[in-house]
Amino acid sequence: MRKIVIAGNWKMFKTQAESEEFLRGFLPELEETPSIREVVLCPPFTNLNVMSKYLHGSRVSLGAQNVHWAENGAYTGEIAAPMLLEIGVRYVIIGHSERRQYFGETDETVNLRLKAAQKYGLTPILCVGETKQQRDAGETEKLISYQLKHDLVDIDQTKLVIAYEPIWAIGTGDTCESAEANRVIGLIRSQLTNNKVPIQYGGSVKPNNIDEIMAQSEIDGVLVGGASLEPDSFARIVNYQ
Ligand SMILES: O=C[C@H](O)COP(=O)(O)O
Repeated sequence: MRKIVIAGNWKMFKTQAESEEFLRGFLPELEETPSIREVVLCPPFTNLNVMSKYLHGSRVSLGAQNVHWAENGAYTGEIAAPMLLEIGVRYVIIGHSERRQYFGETDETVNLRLKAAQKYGLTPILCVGETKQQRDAGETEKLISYQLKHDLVDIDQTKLVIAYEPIWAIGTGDTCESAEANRVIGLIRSQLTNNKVPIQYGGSVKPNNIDEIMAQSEIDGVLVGGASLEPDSFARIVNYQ
């Protein structure tokens, strides 16, 4: 049986005070959540420390939204893996399409970040997915194969989560049909050497579509943006039927 990983990516939202307010509402909602479901919150870097203290002893794991490949150094604006580990971070999102699109992330730098995360014991959540243009041109499979081939060079597939996030479905309300997400995720799995890698779907996941998404055989969890910002909404997602 593969692990289920449900992660909230808060992107550039929430101050520390807002994070604590979220947790006050969210944590009590997890009392009945099956233990097989790994729940992860990925806030901005500034909130990690305070949230780590708040979450101590709880069943929620912390994730960061990026990590640099060097142990330390003159890299203004970057964060190194040992800094994340020290404050209790266990997961890190790598290669999110917003990093690739706005901040010059390439498959080469994604690979370096994945290696650094694994070297220090962080579990990476590698994001892959196509644009609308690539989908319309029938290039989805080719693009995803290219990303996997280059991103996963020398990566240990026993300590990895992958998120399939069609870019056209992110923040648009235009969710990928669950059967289609299942098909692409099956294709991703067929290209891995370890068939136990949890593969998530991401892109406009909401309380009203989570049950259908999680009923798909290949989908092992979700990476949630907007709907992870409110305690009730994210709790409904974590507690899917
Ligand atoms: O990392 C999360 C994804 O980008 C999905 O964002 P969304 O749920 O707001 O569409």
